[in-house]
Amino acid sequence: MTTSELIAAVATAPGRGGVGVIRLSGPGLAALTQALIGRELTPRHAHFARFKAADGAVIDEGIALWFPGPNSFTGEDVLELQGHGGPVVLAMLLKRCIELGARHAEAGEFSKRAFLNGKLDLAQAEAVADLIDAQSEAAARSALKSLDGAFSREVHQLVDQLITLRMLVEATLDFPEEDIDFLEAADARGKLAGIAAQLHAVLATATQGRLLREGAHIVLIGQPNVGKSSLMNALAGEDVAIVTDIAGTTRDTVRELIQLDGVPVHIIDTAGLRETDDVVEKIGIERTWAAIEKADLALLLLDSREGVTAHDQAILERLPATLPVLRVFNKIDLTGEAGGEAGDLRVSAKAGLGLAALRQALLARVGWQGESDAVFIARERHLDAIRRAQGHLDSAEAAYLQIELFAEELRLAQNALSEITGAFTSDDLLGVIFSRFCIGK
Ligand SMILES: Nc1nc2c(c(=O)[nH]1)N(C=O)[C@@H](CNc1ccc(C(=O)N[C@@H](CCC(=O)O)C(=O)O)cc1)CN2
Ligand SMILES: Nc1nc2c(ncn2[C@@H]2O[C@H](COP(=O)(O)OP(=O)(O)OP(=O)(O)O)[C@@H](O)[C@H]2O)c(=O)[nH]1
Ligand SMILES: [Mg+2]
Repeated sequence: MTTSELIAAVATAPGRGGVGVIRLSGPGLAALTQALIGRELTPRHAHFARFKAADGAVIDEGIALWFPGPNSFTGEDVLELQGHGGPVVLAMLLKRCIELGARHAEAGEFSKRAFLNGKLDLAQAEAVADLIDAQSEAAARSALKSLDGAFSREVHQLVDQLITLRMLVEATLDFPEEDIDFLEAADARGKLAGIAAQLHAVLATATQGRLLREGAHIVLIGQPNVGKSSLMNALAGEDVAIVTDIAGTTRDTVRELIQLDGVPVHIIDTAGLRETDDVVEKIGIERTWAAIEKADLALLLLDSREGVTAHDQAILERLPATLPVLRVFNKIDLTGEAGGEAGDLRVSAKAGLGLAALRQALLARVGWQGESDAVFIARERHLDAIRRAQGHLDSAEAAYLQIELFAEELRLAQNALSEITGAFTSDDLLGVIFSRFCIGK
């Protein structure tokens, strides 16, 4: 399948670089190559070439690569021009390509064509973007697994089993008198349970993969002066937040991305929570509550000299019921072993005590089970599809004796899963997914 328009874009990051790449895909590249370079290129060979303007002046000299379709990234004819990595020279070269009939590629358009031409499925195409956006090494490794098809293979395997079960069920629709006995004999119910169990395992892995992609948002909250900003700095390993002994130092939320065991974690330091007449501090406290709304986990920091005070109780009661909370006692350098209860986390942000245990506890509370070879990257979209498939399998189980309903729920479960790899997808969804890619990808 060829798409009708020739597209071009700078594929390398904007700004200065050693080398800058322009990528073109679509029809008309033979003529463009002739006009730009003045000769034919051998497929998949690196050619040193001069890229020429209409008047014959040299725009840049570089390497040209010619990938005739279908053996290319997009599956179409692809030409790559590797010039010098300056923004002006690349813009001149791109302008020349446009003059020769190409149009500017939209965000993600190369990858979209690769998908439409069957070079990548949707989960793999998304993995390309997730690899580029990876915020940690573990995230990059798991994106590569998805790119390599690890996630897609799991999905295909489940879809295949669903298809086999559907064929069984639909066969009985044609012979209603035999239906129930036939399904019993074929252990349709057992097969359904088996698929549901595998789906459950895939969801667990995908949940880990989403954590690697999105990172976890942990908000540091507590009364003024308990040491939230100090703890933020200790976790970040640098002085990102202002620390003073004045209660009410932090006004704005301060965010920092750190890595815990390869998991990207966004730490959000906030204004200490208390009643105040200070206008600025009041706004800061409103921002604290807004940050709490969006967090995956709240770390309630307490002063080990005071324990859990009535103020802290009031804070705890105001937190959203669904938000996990981790209580941590700070300043143990002042109290020694006292303060807090057995099992409570006890640290000194200032002296750097107890931080390793804190990091482990944070990871556990955001649901990280440790890096394993099985973890492929995943997105909320995928988790949603898996959960909907689970819902349909539950409904199928409930409708077991109503064959038509049973068959229909199996069909819906299959469709939900197929959305992951894009075998069953709307144009709207494709638009949303690829428009979030960068230009040139
Ligand atoms: N110069 C360059 N580097 C790049 C890319 C690119 O497009 N150009 N990529 C872009 O993301 C990534 C590599 N991905 C690629 C994927 C497939 C093909 C390709 O030509 N596939 C053909 C031939 C396969 C083969 O020879 O084994 C095919 O699938 O038929 C090229 C790059 C990263 N590095
Ligand atoms: N001894 C001791 N002092 C600490 C510790 N952690 C923080 N402090 C001190 O407590 C004071 C307040 O620390 P901050 O980190 O600014 O506290 P905060 O919770 O961010 O305060 P606000 O921004 O006002 O809400 C500073 O003087 C810190 O040096 C600790 O573990 N031990
Ligand atoms: Mg502070």
